[in-house]
Amino acid sequence: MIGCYLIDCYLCQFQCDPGIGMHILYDHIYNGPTKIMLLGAALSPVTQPIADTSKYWNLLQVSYSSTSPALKNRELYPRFFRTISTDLAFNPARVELLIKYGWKRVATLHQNEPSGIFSQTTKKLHELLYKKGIDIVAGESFTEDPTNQLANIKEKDARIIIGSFYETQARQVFCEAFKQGIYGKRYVWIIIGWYDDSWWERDLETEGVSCDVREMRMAVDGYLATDHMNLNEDDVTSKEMTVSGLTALEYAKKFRNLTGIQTSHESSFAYDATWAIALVLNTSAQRLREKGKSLENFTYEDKEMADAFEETFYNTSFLGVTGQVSFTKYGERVGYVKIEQLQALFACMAGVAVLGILLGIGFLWINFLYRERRIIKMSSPRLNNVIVAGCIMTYFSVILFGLDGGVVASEKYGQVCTARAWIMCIGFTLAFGAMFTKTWRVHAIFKSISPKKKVIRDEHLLLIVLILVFVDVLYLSLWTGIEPMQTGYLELGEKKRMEDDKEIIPVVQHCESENISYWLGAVYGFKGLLLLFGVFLAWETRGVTIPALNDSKSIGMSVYNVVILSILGVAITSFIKEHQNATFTITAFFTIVCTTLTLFFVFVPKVVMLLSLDGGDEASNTKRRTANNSDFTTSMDKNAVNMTVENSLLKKQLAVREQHLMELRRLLENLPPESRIHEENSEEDEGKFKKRKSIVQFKQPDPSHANESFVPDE
Ligand SMILES: NCCCC(=O)O
Repeated sequence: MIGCYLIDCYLCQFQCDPGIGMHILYDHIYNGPTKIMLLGAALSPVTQPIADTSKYWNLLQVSYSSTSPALKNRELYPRFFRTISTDLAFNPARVELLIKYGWKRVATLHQNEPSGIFSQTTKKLHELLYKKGIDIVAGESFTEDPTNQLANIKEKDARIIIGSFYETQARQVFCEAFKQGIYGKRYVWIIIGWYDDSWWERDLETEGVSCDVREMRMAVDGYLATDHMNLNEDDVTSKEMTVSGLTALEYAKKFRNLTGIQTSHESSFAYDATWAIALVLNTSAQRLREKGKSLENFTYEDKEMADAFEETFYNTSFLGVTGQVSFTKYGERVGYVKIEQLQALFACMAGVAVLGILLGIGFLWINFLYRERRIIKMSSPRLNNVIVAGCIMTYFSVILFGLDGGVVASEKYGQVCTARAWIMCIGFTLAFGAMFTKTWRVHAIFKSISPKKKVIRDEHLLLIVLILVFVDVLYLSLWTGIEPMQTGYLELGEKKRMEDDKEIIPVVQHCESENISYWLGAVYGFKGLLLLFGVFLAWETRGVTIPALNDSKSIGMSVYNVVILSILGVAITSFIKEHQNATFTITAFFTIVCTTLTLFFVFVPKVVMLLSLDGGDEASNTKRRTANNSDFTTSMDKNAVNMTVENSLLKKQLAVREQHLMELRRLLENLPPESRIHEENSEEDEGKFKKRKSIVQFKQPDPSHANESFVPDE
């Protein structure tokens, strides 16, 4: 039974040759042990002759991938079942799409293939289009070369083209479409979604496709595709236990761990097919026992047992990893169809995000270029660089946010989700962590009255930021390791209905992980605390008036806009989350606005100072300015310089008194013990003096040591 699955994979290397398939079937039948059921094949051209033949040996056959409508024929294939629905299921979805966008004129193009997989699907599609009043301006088919058919479609000026062909032929079609200019914004291609990832870039040379990768990318840009849902991604049932004891997400995780790859298109259908066979055998075994038979008694002549298996199949229903599995009277699966779109919908936002990244690079460059200017030097340029790096990462996360299932393969979408979470989270910590530690230093300098002191250098602040990032990395690693993000699908809640045994459910793709609300809640909590701490520091240092040292106003404004826009963004998008474009636009817009304002608040004042008369370099000219006080035009400059001068005077006084104190101590130590009656008083005096000294010292640090400020060391 399992052997057939392996054989099927082997066959595909030889282009799924029906002849080889039949040869292997006979091999299995004529060589023991006796097979009870067949699993496979993958492609209809192999499945059909096998199903047509195996019935004579009373063998039931279950395919996990063959989607030809021809296999519905119960006279030809009475013992055939499948855990995937036919490509006919795509037709109602295609028509819905045409109606939704008001497209009234279409062309169809399909590959002539002996199994009839595409011709039968297209025939039914024409009937449906006719019923819905949609014009078929061209109905073309080709066997090998689609050049003339495409020329005809172009001549008829069809803009909506529904294509049905295998992946190899799809490359030929799109290359020819590129050459004839049947691509781009004026055309919509609606094709099949069960091709391999990045199919338009594969095997171009070996198949003799006369287009390069760039041309192929241009040709396929914006195509729409219909596909079978290969993993139960319903928000509710994907978390329910399937018949195997795993949820769909757990299955995907296990599959990934075992194989090192995301669930492939067929693997989950094959998994459910195997379970279907096991359940049918299990149920049948019980019934057979009542008749005094067992599964081991099965022979290729045992029609009665085959009938029992077949009947059990019709009555089987279970929750598999691809969703609810049950079979119609044609032996086919009642399944779901998804519609994907490959598009550059996000080009606009991504463009703005790239501009933001360039702006960040510009600020980095200014920081570097004017690193010797006082205004830059005193504002901790290295920490400012960290702020910019954080903002650049946040801009980049916007680009990742726009990468949907149309741009990256569904299977890889989970990795994009993970990358986005990491980049956004660490970017935020870098930007706000650096900003807040700077403010904390200012707070420590200006709010402390403690006598002891130590230096806080930029390195100390950078270390704190590093620790915050480390906490992020630790947390994100746990999240990624324990419950990694996956592709999730959210029902759009619009027009869900049955047609031709198929339920059409419009869905949108989103990031999903088990317990995602808890994981996200912890991230929001941590970041919220960081913002609260920032607000506290900004408030505490609001009275400090030395712009080069203090960013409290900028931080206050940054935090204010981040909090307001985040709350607004989350509130709005939670109401409209099924409107994918609006959600993306609002989230991207708010992220870009927050990041840009943060950059502006922090850097624009510095740039303005750099553009001022003295180029933000008043400290290096202090002596000259002291000599000519009338040069100072702003009160800010006067304050800064006056305090600098006062500070150096006080420092000199302090040095003299300290020397005096040491002298007194030395004298005191040389006195006989009975004379030390005044020692306590002396210490008290010293304490008062120290306190006075510290208050003076903390009033204003020496600007030349702006990045080595003093704080209390309790
Ligand atoms: N999963 C695609 C199979 C196509 C075919 O039935 O040949």
